[in-house]
Amino acid sequence: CENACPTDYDPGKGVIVSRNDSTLQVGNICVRTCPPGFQESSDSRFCLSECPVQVPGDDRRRGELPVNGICRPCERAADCRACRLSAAIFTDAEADRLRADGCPVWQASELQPMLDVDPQRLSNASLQVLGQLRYLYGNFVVKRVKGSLDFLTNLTFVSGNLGLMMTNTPYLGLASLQSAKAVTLFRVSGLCQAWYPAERINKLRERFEISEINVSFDNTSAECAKAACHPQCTGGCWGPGRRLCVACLRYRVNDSCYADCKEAHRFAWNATACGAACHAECKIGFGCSGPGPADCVSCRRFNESGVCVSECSRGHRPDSNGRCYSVMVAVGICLGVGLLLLLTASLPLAVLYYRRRITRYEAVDLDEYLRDASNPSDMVKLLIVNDDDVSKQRVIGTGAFGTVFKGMLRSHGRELPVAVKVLRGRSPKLGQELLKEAGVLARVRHPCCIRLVALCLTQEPQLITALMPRGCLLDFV
Ligand SMILES: Nc1ncnc2c1ncn2[C@@H]1O[C@H](COP(=O)(O)OP(=O)(O)OP(=O)(O)O)[C@@H](O)[C@H]1O
Repeated sequence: CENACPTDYDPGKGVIVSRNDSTLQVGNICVRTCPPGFQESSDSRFCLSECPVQVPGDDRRRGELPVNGICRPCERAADCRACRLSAAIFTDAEADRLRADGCPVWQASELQPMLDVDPQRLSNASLQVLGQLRYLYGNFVVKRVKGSLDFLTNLTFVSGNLGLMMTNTPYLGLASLQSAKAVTLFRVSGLCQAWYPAERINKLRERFEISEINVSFDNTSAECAKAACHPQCTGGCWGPGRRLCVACLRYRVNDSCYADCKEAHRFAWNATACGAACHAECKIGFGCSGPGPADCVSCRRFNESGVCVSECSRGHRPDSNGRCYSVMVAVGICLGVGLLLLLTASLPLAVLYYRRRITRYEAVDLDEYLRDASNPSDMVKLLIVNDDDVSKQRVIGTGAFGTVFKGMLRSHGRELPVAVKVLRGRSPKLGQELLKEAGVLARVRHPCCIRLVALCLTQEPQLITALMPRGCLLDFV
């Protein structure tokens, strides 16, 4: 007799390994395959009733979890954090204790290796804690459920027997179950046919024993009449929703089935798998092109220069569409637009004012004006006007004494086209000379002489004569 199964030392790996032809050790005996309820150790030497669990505070050795009967190291320490149950019957007090630890692996009490659950005696909060359970070392009995078995949807592994008893439920919800020693359904009623994946259950029968005793379906309830698998399920389902599919039609993300990656808040990786999660600031359901905050199709809260942010940076404010804008730039734009609006609004007013000013004067023909003896056009009634009454438009000539402008004279409510000669120099003598010249000019009335119309004695004296629209006679000689 040997007290260990034959092994060899592998000098390459520096470890003891089983011989190829050797067997696995269970207690004092050697077997070729582990008996039900046991897992093959990761070094293929032993059959273990429990895979090594993660020891809190010791990260040198990763805990292991049973996968298809073999203990495999966990990718993340949190996945194989284990808690030991203090009693066989699950109570609210036990749930409170486990809630704080957040363990996905539960080890039943060694003396009574049983997790006995009566949901009717548990609070909803305790049922949520039960829903965290993924791996149970021990037996699991659930009884007297009336309604949903949603707390079983994460259950992946039971080292012992799983029993559902005296239960009335429309669906079993065992979407994650991979392994158990045996499953017994006893007096389970009210099941909906559409939510009972017979094909999948038959597949599971190849791995472990499934007994159905007094299992009945409800063909009359309104719930079962409407029962159907989620459109993204294929191969049936264990209940309603994308979480309870047997398999997914397109993408599986976090144990749920999705039509595309954006629905799953992931970026599209390839035709069969989604990439990592979109950034937390991306809007749910709109997808992203990568994991960063600049890769979101749409932002959950605010968008600052194409990057999704939880709040706009200093000096920026969000608009009604959640886009952050620079307050300085906005103020500049507002002032510009305001000014433009002001100008646009004042333009018609200015035009109106100008027109009213213009229409105060009646445009008259100069010849008629001069022919009218009542008009002040001789020296006796020489028209003396203000600067405001004369508007100069453009230069039409220059002489020895000044510059001549084409212009308009407003007088007695009328507007006359005139030539305005602005004299150079500002001496009082000039004013007197001007008056003298004006006196002469005002008396001259001849078709070949230009009539003096008015005099403007401002700082720059101006002689205002009738405008000859065709210009200087000399140009035609
Ligand atoms: N009433 C008018 N209508 C049209 N054009 C005019 C009129 N008065 C003067 N001009 C133009 O202005 C130019 C200069 O006129 P201005 O009276 O200054 O000439 P001037 O008699 O040669 O100068 P000055 O009297 O100072 O010696 C003229 O050659 C003519 O083209």
